Amino acid sequence: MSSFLQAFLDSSPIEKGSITSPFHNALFGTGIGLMIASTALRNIHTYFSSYWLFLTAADAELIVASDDDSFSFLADFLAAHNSEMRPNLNLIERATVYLRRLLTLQSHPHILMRSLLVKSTITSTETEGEYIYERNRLHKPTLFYVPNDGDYILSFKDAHIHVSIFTDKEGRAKANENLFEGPRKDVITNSSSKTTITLSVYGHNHTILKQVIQASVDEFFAKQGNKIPVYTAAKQYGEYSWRKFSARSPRFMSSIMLPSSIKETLMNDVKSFLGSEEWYKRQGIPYRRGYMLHGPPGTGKSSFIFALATELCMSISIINLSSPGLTDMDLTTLLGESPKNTILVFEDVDVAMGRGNGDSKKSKDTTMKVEKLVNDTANNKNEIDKVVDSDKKQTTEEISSSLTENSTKSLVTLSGLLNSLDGIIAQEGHIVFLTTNHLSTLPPALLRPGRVDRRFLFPHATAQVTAHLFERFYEQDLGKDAAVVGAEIAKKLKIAEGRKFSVAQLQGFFLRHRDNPQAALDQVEEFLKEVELEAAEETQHLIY
Ligand SMILES: Nc1ncnc2c1ncn2[C@@H]1O[C@H](COP(=O)(O)OP(=O)(O)OP(=O)(O)O)[C@@H](O)[C@H]1O
Repeated sequence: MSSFLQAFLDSSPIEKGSITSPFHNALFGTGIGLMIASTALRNIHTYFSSYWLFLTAADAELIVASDDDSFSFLADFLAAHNSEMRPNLNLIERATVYLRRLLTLQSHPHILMRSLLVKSTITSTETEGEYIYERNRLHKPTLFYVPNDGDYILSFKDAHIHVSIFTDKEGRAKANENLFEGPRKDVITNSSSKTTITLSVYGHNHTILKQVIQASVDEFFAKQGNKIPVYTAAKQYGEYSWRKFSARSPRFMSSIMLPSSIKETLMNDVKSFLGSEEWYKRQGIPYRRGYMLHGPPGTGKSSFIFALATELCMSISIINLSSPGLTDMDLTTLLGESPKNTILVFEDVDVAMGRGNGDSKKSKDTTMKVEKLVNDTANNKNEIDKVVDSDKKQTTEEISSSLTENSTKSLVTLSGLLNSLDGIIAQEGHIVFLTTNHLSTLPPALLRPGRVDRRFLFPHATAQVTAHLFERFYEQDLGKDAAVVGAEIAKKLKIAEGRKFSVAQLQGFFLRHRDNPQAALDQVEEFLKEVELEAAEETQHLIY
């Protein structure tokens, strides 16, 4: 029995012999002794393996920098497992903690103070085609608690792994300034383009460290399920880089309403491209394919790309060419570093090319307005002149304010975009989609084969597509009759007589009467008037 226990018993108020003290039992005493010894040994082992030896002999180290894809997996993993992490304290700090434990009789490990950063993030909306961070809307934020910068010990599979998180403070300050700029998944990911996480362990073997990384990847994909990762080009620390924006629910091709001449042809073209790497190599042709999807808003261009990514198990990487301050150099870097197995999407190219082409967006709008007025014989020359004059005035104003606008406008030029699409810079094996609502305003150089190999017009809904859409909406209510009523509604909408609706418009109308197909049928006239009114308002807006 330890002398400490003996002394304790000697001073015990219990009179020797009056009661047989359990401490006089040799077996009991040995048990207590063993317990104390094993606790002490465990603490010594933890201490040496997790702290001291790291300073002297830790030689298996693994560094994950924030510009690597695995960084966000590991950051998520540490955030999820923060309760299995404790600070890596030095001898004095550790002694203080144990003393506090002893005095307060608390044995709960949480007495070891852990520093956590609270990260509230606002996730993207699930609306199709909306990639814009909706900072003005009220969304319930998701809360994450992530380990702050510092040194920690992570308990993983009976091993004590030293985790060191370091962020460039200057970088973080800048990131915090821009906290509400752009889409953000979680802050450790977003504010961390200058962060490194170093994992180290005593010994010469990296196996356990690699297992941590593997576990973080596995956990990430298990959580994500079959969702489609969406990356966007976002500005951090003054530079553009890829940020994972969201993981979207899969969208199935069957939900895309398009004439099969477009849907099947486009899908088969992409699939055939993906299976012809060898052929491209043999022919000496750069292995990439560009598609231009054009057509009125709300006709399914973005939805199709999502469905394609679902079908091919690929991610989507979106570059908005109108992003503030985006330069040709940024574009080059982004394309060089784009995520693997991804579909690259350049959205609304016409908007960005309005400037790089030496032509202003407003002038392009003016061209369209004038075309519209010329086509409409009811408009006279005065009205056309008014539009042209107003454009001239706007263009002068634009020039005078162009200097200050440089930081808020994209600076990508046509030649920058062309270079990035050409073989010299663009990565091999890419599928590139460009989308626009105004094909005719795009420079021909952008559309030449090699940059854009196939163009597809996404049209307004045909009568058949309208009937099919109706059928999908109401087949549960109407059963087989849904197809018949669908055809009737297409007739009432006068599609065959030239009335034009985007699928998005029709979808909105049917959604209003989601539970009542009869109401949809009855309200067709109102819907027609509404669409007419909207079109008239839009024309007014264009003219003035
Ligand atoms: N052809 C379609 N098939 C199925 N849904 C469609 C189709 N077209 C539009 N939608 C629906 O309309 C909404 C907008 O569609 P989407 O964003 O794909 O259109 P878009 O052509 O990319 O529009 P924009 O040119 O304005 O970017 C989505 O909710 C989508 O589900």
